[in-house]
Amino acid sequence: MSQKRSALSGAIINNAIKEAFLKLDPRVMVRNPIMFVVEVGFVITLFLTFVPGAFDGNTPVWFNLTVSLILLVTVLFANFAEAVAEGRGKAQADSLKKTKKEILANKVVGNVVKQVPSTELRKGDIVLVKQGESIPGDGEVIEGLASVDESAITGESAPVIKEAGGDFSSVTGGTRVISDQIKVRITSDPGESFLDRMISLVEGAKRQKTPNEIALNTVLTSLTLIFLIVVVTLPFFGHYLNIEIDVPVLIALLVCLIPTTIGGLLSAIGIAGMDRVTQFNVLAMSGKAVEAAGDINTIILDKTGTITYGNRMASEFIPVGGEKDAVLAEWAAISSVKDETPEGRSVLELMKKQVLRYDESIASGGEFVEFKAETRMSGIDLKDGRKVRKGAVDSIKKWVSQQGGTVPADLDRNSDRIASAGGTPLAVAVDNRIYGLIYLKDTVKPGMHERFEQMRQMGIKTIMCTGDNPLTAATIAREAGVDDFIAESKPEDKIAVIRREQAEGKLVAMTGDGTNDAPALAQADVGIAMNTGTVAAKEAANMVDLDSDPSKIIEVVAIGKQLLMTRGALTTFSIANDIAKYFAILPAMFMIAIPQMAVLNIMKLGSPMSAIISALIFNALIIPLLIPLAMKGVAYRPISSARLLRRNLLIYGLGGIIVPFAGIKVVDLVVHLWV
Ligand SMILES: Nc1ncnc2c1ncn2[C@@H]1O[C@H](COP(=O)(O)OP(=O)(O)OP(=O)(O)O)[C@@H](O)[C@H]1O
Ligand SMILES: [K+]
Ligand SMILES: [Mg+2]
Repeated sequence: MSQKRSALSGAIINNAIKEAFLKLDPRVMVRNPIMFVVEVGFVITLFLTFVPGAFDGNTPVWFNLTVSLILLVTVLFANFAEAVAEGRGKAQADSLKKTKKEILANKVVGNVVKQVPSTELRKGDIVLVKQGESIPGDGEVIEGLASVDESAITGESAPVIKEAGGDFSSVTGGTRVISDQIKVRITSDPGESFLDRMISLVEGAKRQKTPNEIALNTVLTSLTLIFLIVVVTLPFFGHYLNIEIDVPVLIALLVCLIPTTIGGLLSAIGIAGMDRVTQFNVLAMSGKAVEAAGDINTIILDKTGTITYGNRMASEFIPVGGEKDAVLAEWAAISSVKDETPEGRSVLELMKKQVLRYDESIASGGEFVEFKAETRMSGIDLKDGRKVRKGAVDSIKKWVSQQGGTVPADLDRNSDRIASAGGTPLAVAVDNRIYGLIYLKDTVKPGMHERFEQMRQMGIKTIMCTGDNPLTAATIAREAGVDDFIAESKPEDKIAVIRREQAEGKLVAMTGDGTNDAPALAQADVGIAMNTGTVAAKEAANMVDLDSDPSKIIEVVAIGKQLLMTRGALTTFSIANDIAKYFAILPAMFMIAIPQMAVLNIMKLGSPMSAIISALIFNALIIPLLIPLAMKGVAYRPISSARLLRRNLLIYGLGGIIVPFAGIKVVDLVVHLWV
């Protein structure tokens, strides 16, 4: 989506203005109780503009009309804030919808290929997609290999290779095959595709309030109710004191007291937070996931591909036990002829680079043994009965001993040397004999140390999980600066770590892409699947990273934190604001009845009516003034939550009290020219 990244265009603003009026519909407004109260206030004061004496009031018609109009504008500003936040997503949804045109699919039925509209495809159908054609639905490649242009979805123009089997088999409907052809098994029914979900996500059609948002809304609504009771009962007390307080003045007081600033911006903050994640090319399946990201205590990271570049490349053959270089290389190659993992392919590439040859016929007719994270080995069972394996040193040692073999004395020394340099040693064996090691090199991505340092300052613990041996793991962990690591971990160990952390009451995030990551992704509070990953991983996760950059988890956490902070900061600001407005309006209210109360006019505002109008104008203006902050989020610094809280209380709490005094005073200077 990156190429469609749009700033706030004129079209979005124009549309938001229209939306602001449409949202005045009371059936819509009532969902936001705070602003609904303001709307009711608008209706009552408008009524009093036409029937000024209705409640025995003395306020002049122009005053009633002015209050009424300011209240209308206040509601419009709040609606506008929400509409602007929604606007960007809607624009994105529109361009995605263009991707989702109906096309003809080549459905494979038995031995024949039938052309059917893509909308008629169901889960389990098999389709053939040829060069130049669009993939008609989400699915898994079951045959063939093709390069696919996914730019419509990811915004990334470089084509990606999709092939059957393994972790790069999932394809997304709406993307285009640019070379070769593939057979795809459809994995989603109409209306439930990735693109459909993406559209409704960015459009906010299915936006549900998050638990945090609901909780805050409840508090703010209760506060509104309390102020409503206070204000409604005020005239009765006034009556005993022989002070008549007019209805428009009461309404003005109420609107100033209730938290309209946050009430007007709350949903915009939530939408903008989701949008920031989307702009970042991460699809969050719910706002809840984004918020959870902001509260994360522990992040589980993969070593290979997340902390390191992950292109573990064979860089050296190291024979042990007096074996010959060329013999080791030959067995290493034979164990890799059918190993399609990057590691396996790199062994053959190293052979080419070193101009070494091997007898391919030895492998022919053999039975390939695929690499599995459980066994940590791969290889081939030859026709003549010999078994060739390469794999984690520890696993190979065990495998060889089981067949009565012995471990050469210099194996450990050499493998430790590789591991302590951060590399991965793979041992190569045939039956009960170990020939030597393959040195797989990998490098820690630059900047990792700083990132983990930031995480630490935010109070987040980082745990690196790797299938690699403890020595390699320790070296990389130290180099990258993670807090903890787990070596020789199998996929189920990831779940165990997540459960252990969760049992301590912590929120855990993790990234993954493989089918075997799916359970852990589901177990984690925030699971981010790579878009290149398998369908299972994407379905289990609550976020999908379209760029498939696992280290992005760090930024997602930062965005989540920023969302929570923005909401907290603006709530503090809003409530502090209301306190200031109270002091502006209360003296004015009594001054209308008892001129001696003028001593209370500490702000030296022009006149009681000017004071009330100024407070209301400020109350309305602060909403659009804060829209940019609500959309952009408050500035984020990686410091501990306690320090953050103190800092924000100072800025937004104290600021929230001071700003309105100054603001109302300035507005009053202008308003008093007329009033
Ligand atoms: N193609 C392969 N053939 C044989 N052994 C392999 C192959 N790829 C990896 N191994 C061995 O298996 C171990 C586990 O690999 P796996 O990919 O599960 O974990 P990892 O990539 O090291 O860890 P992570 O990706 O979680 O950081 C590796 O450390 C290596 O020793
Ligand atoms: K208010
Ligand atoms: Mg791996």
